[in-house]
Amino acid sequence: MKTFDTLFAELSDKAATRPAGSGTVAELDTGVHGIGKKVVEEAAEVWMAAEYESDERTAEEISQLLYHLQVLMIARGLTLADVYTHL
Ligand SMILES: N=c1c2ncn([C@@H]3O[C@H](COP(=O)(O)OP(=O)(O)OP(=O)(O)O)[C@@H](O)[C@H]3O)c2ncn1[C@@H]1O[C@H](COP(=O)(O)O)[C@@H](O)[C@H]1O
Repeated sequence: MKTFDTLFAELSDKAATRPAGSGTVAELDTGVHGIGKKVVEEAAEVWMAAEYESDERTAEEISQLLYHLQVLMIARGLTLADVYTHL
């Protein structure tokens, strides 16, 4: 199963190698402003799912929020260690 750390490694590799057809590369190209909007959008979807939808839908929305947070971290040049130090 994919974990937070293995997804981050995969996305970091995509950012470095920029393969054709990668949604991550396309999102990175929208910059911090565009990625930030996705983070806010997904956070709202997490909230709505948690209030009104199933556990499975809520988990799915949370996974999407984690994905967009990772894209934002990569756009800003942050590492997992930079974040984990604050946990
Ligand atoms: N885990 C994710 C992931 N979670 C969310 N998303 C993106 O975030 C969007 C969120 O879905 P929504 O339904 O909320 O958004 P939407 O409004 O329908 O879609 P948009 O019109 O906003 O794109 C999805 O359409 C994906 O573009 C993800 N995109 C990629 N990954 C993983 O990231 C890795 C790299 O992906 P690529 O860069 O595309 O190769 C792979 O392992 C993927 O599984």
